Amino acid sequence: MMIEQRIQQQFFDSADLKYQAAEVLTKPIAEAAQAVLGSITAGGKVLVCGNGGSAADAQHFAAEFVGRFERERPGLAAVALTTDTSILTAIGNDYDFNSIYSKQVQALGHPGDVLIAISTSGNSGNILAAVAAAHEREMTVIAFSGRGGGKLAAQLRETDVNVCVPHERTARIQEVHLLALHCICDAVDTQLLGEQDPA
Ligand SMILES: O=C(CO)[C@@H](O)[C@H](O)[C@H](O)[C@H](O)COP(=O)(O)O
Ligand SMILES: [Zn+2]
Repeated sequence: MMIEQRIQQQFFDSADLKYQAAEVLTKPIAEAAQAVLGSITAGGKVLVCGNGGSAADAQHFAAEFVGRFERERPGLAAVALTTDTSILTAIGNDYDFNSIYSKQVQALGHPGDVLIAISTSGNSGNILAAVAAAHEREMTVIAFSGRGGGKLAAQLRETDVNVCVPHERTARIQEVHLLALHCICDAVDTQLLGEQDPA
């Protein structure tokens, strides 16, 4: 296949998946937005983690919460657990890689806070450990997963939310995760600031 055809096909696949996801993910994304809003309006915060491209997504979300999304508002409490190389290397070196997020959740998490745990496979050990730590801290977990949800889905409690993208490819799943994170930003801003027509 010519490279141009491959590129065009990826746009079509991504767009098709977004149509499908609009059907199945609207409800869990709305529930996730409600959980986040409930936490921050009660004085809580959002911790976010993921690996690789999903680490970038975690940081992207925290930036839009703490800084701003599309409208002016006071900063909202969110921390990406993916950014402090001293913390990450110390925990990875002194304990193990699977503990890099769970130790931070134990240190920073309080009851009523929310953990957004991003894993396209649902099987990354450090994400599973972070979820277990969040449950110990009585936090609500919002899982961003794919491929059926993996071990992550099995670990969730009834009060948690699973935004599970119905696809097998990591890249396609990540593209929907980013859209879902923007939907949460938009929903929270709308609840806090009122309706605004999309520009
Ligand atoms: O961005 C990509 C692929 O699109 C990669 O960096 C990807 O995030 C990494 O392979 C991750 O380690 C995958 O972890 P996970 O989503 O299965 O938890
Ligand atoms: Zn990627």
